[in-house]
Amino acid sequence: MSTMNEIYESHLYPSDRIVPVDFEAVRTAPESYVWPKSDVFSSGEQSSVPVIDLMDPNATEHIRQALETWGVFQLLNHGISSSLIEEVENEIRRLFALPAQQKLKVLRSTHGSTGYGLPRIAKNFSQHLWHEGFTVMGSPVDHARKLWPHDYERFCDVMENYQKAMKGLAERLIRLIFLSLGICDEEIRWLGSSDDSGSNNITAALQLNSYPPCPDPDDGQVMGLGPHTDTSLITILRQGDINGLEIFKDGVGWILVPPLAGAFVVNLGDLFQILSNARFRSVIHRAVVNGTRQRYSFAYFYDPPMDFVLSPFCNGLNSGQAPRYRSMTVKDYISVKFNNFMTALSSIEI
Ligand SMILES: C=C1C[C@]23C[C@@]1(O)CC[C@H]2[C@@]12CCC[C@@](C)(C(=O)O1)[C@H]2[C@@H]3C(=O)O
Ligand SMILES: O=C(O)CCC(=O)C(=O)O
Ligand SMILES: [Fe+2]
Repeated sequence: MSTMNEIYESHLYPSDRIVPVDFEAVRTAPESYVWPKSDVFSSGEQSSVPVIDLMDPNATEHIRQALETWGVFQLLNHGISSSLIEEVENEIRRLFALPAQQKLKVLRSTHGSTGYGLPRIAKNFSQHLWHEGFTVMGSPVDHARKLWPHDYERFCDVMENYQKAMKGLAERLIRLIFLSLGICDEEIRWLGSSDDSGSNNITAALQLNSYPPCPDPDDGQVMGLGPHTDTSLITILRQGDINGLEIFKDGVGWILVPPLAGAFVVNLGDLFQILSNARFRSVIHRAVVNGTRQRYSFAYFYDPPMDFVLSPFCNGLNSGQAPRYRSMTVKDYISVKFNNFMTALSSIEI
């Protein structure tokens, strides 16, 4: 059984795209951080992504419709306690407030998947990203001990509790989406098969994102996280109360996803696009930075087991349709994505 860590270990990541800028020393964005105006243009579109109440008796149908038209929705009444979310927010602030030298002690390695650093997509853009992140898979204890030798347990407990809660919510949503499409329980036996008590079986990641204020983003020409799709099956994102997340809608352009108190932003990733034979799309999104306030967000990415063979579900979903993607394991798709980034899905089309 392959693990997520092993897959990332086999892909050497360029060392010059891991270390974030020293935000204590560099207060205005250097030229290498400035994106062309045409790339950052926002549509100003007012219509916004659907908001769904999970307690609504018709929630399943609303989710299916939202995913077919938008690929993303905001979720309320999800059952995750606000105190747990606040604890995560407090730990994120504590982490990113540490001096740069301290954070660099847990820098992600060129073969690594967890720790501090720029997001993995940084290598795909010629411009730099105004961002610092920290990736957790399972227990973050080894890193937490280095950051807070005498006070690391709180961070670990909070991150582990949150991952457990997210795993439950992700599996609930996935089951509900599949069943609404007529995919039977038999075909989703793998759901819930991973076990987060042992680090060998983890197929999920928690990404903590920090976007320090960028004093000169008048034209929004500095990017926190460049345009991307998530590789995951499903992503559950919590954004604070500061604007930043935008999605790309065909025929419209970039649309803001306004922060909504208490809500999670839920989107499908590439793996769901493959399984659904492109009935559901993996939404393109990005995060822009704020001129005066530091923005935080945290995203939970849920994947099937790494050896799971992704084959489009053609019968239940799009009856009689031919598969649009060739079958491959999750780990092979992660390799394809590493080498092809935004063309990964089209490169596996039949
Ligand atoms: C499971 C994962 C998805 C992710 C790569 C990772 O191993 C952990 C970090 C995740 C993240 C977060 C920011 C955007 C993103 C594209 C990136 O560069 O790192 C995603 C990755 C992904 O979806 O491929
Ligand atoms: O910060 C955000 O709003 C977006 C984060 C994101 O897209 C990610 O972590 O993959
Ligand atoms: Fe994302």
